[in-house]
Amino acid sequence: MGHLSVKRRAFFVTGTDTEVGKTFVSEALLILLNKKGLLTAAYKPIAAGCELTPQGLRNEDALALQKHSSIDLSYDEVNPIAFEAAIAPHLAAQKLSTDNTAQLIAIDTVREGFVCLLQKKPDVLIVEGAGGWRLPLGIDFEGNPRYLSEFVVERNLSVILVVGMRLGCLNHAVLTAECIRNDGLKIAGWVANQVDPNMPYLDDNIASLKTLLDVPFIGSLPRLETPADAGAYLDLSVLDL
Ligand SMILES: Nc1ncnc2c1ncn2[C@@H]1O[C@H](COP(=O)(O)OP(=O)(O)OP(=O)(O)O)[C@@H](O)[C@H]1O
Ligand SMILES: C[C@H](N)[C@H](N)CCCCCC(=O)O
Ligand SMILES: [Mg+2]
Repeated sequence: MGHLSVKRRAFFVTGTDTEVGKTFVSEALLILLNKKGLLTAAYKPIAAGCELTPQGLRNEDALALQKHSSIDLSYDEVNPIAFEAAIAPHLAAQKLSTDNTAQLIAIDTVREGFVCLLQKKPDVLIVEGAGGWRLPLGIDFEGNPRYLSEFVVERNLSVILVVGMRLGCLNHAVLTAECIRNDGLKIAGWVANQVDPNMPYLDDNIASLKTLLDVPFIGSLPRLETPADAGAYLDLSVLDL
């Protein structure tokens, strides 16, 4: 399908931490966008925590994103860099190297996979990071730390920030937003995702974040059965599609 009126957009979904709902929100966005008849694709360039199957390493985030991409994508197209261990990816890479020396995750592979997905011309491409904004790729040959965020900056992606609502999230959210802005990027919107089902003063925390972040608010997700139930809570109009 694809509508001529739609600008092709790529969003990078980051979070205040690991396990805050980046995949849950990415799935919810894909489901909503698909319902609007948009062509979608999804990308999880780096995944740590995979099952070894006869087909190769498989990560559950990447499988979920693959399932919700309306464009038919192979697993490797969705997730080109996969590690079995559920640890920081650059450490997983390091553990794999025979001499255990520092190993840099290839940002070129991240770049190439992204270009390959753009060539499929999705209306919207959802890219899920790993961990939080400053996910390390390792140390380069000159001794400099490298980060996944460099790729996001290079491509000038619109960032969606998922805040895992629990005590401590105000600091994490403000620091993350400050860092993204200092990197020169715009935050297209943020989602308050309830990771602590019993967070005291949830609404007050969300109200505080609206002021502190000063970023378009996409919505607040309570604990839900599945991402397919998230539609009523998310306002995509803030994303300028
Ligand atoms: N609003 C929600 N309602 C119910 N379950 C949720 C919600 N948000 C997240 N979850 C569940 O919490 C867990 C962590 O969420 P998710 O996997 O999306 O986090 P993540 O930020 O993508 O983590 P990672 O850094 O490993 O990629 C998952 O089991 C997910 O299904
Ligand atoms: C294994 C986990 N679920 C994620 N895929 C990777 C999280 C990396 C976090 C790195 C860090 O910031 O400490
Ligand atoms: Mg995830």
